[in-house]
Amino acid sequence: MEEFRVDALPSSMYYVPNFISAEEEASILQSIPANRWVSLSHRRLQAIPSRLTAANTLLPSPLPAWLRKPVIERIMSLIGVFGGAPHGINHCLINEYLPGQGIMPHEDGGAYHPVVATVSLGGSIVLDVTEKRLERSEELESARSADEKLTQSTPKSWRVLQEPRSLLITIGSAYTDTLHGIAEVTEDVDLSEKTIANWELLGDHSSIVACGGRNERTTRISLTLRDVKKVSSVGSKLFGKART
Ligand SMILES: O=C(O)CCC(=O)C(=O)O
Ligand SMILES: [Fe+2]
Repeated sequence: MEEFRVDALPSSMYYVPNFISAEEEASILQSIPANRWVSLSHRRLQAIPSRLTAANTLLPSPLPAWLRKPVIERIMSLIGVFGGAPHGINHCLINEYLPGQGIMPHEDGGAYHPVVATVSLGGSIVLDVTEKRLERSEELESARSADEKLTQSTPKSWRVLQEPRSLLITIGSAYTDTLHGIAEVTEDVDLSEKTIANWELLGDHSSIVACGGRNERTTRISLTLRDVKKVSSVGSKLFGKART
């Protein structure tokens, strides 16, 4: 996995281009249920097997074969990635973004084990990753020098280009200490070696360079695969799995 690490970011993000083939991508796109989308004002989404309850609990159910093979099996075979996750991958959020759509900067929070695997399908998109502003007590704040305050005032940020068929893994402080979001634009501009954190790892720089550093957005669908920490035992009994 080390060859796929995005060095520019706080540890750790890994970017694997061409994680799935074009045939596998087409097959997954065909398998996504057409009648389960929930429309939000800026995108639509669906959750497999279901959305979490109000208490962030999963009613467990086996994931469908089209998600298990090849995507989940292949991710689980990456040494160490989901090794510490109590349930492995038990949940998949599917987000669809049309050109001009995005997602506000946010963190995924405590409902999930702090490892996220994102598979991108369809179009390319830039993920903006921003250092979280750490909350400081007033006492600590007043003890800091003017210089320190100045350097701390601008949170660091990075741009990660997610190509179709790629896998992005977010772990550790990249999960806990940053926010991620996608701008609501119809094209991503100023894409270059200087501005894109995973430039060296991209599967295809040449088409971006040929377009003058621009990526015109087309429909992108992402699979966000995670381990929901709280699993309902009622559901577990139903499916005959003694997991907590
Ligand atoms: O679509 C993506 O890559 C990001 C989705 C996301 O951040 C989320 O659903 O929490
Ligand atoms: Fe997220």
